Amino acid sequence: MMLCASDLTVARGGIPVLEGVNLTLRPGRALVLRGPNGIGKTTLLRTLAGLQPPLAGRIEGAEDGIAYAGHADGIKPTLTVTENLNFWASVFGAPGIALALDALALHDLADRAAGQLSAGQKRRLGLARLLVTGRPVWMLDEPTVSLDRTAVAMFADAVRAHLGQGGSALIATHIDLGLDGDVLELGPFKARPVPVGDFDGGFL
Ligand SMILES: Nc1ncnc2c1ncn2[C@@H]1O[C@H](COP(=O)(O)OP(=O)(O)OP(=O)(O)O)[C@@H](O)[C@H]1O
Repeated sequence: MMLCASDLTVARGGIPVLEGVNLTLRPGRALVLRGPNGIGKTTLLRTLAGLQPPLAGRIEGAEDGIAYAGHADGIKPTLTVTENLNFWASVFGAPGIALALDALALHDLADRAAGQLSAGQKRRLGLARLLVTGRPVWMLDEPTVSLDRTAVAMFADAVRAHLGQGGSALIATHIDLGLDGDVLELGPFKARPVPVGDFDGGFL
């Protein structure tokens, strides 16, 4: 499944933060979003995932094929790890959760209430959710926050396997995950000069 964005302007709080964004996400490939804090990576991901409308431009493809993992893990704290994954599996119609438990090494935590997990363990559970969505396009906002080195490697392996099955991943991250793919460096929003009309020009 291919996702294309053309001449996209995205806004936060009504204020444009990025304009003229063009990108293509192809099956089997990752696209890494880079840029300094506050440049608009989260805003762009949220717009591409359909969580907010663009100010201008076009987004084509992937509508129902996107699994989004943002800063919030989307975990239900009173349910166990297994119950959380089973819940998502039932929502997305996945056949089971064994692969997801394996991929993020959650077996030993399977019966633990999610609210009692550490930050990194919660993040692993949140990422395991991607595997039970069955969705081809993963959109991930700083997915490795709180993960230790081993967990980062596990996560990178899970993304690689997803790409190997023809999936794709758009990832805002500051670290090198060693994935096959491209990098999109986001630059600062450049305000377009307001045209000076004859009337205004008289005062300049
Ligand atoms: N709720 C909000 N209301 C208004 N402006 C916001 C809001 N949240 C963020 N912003 C602003 O929107 C801009 C883009 O923020 P965004 O979160 O998309 O950046 P980012 O590149 O993901 O940053 P980071 O690397 O720090 O996560 C920033 O200037 C930020 O201050």
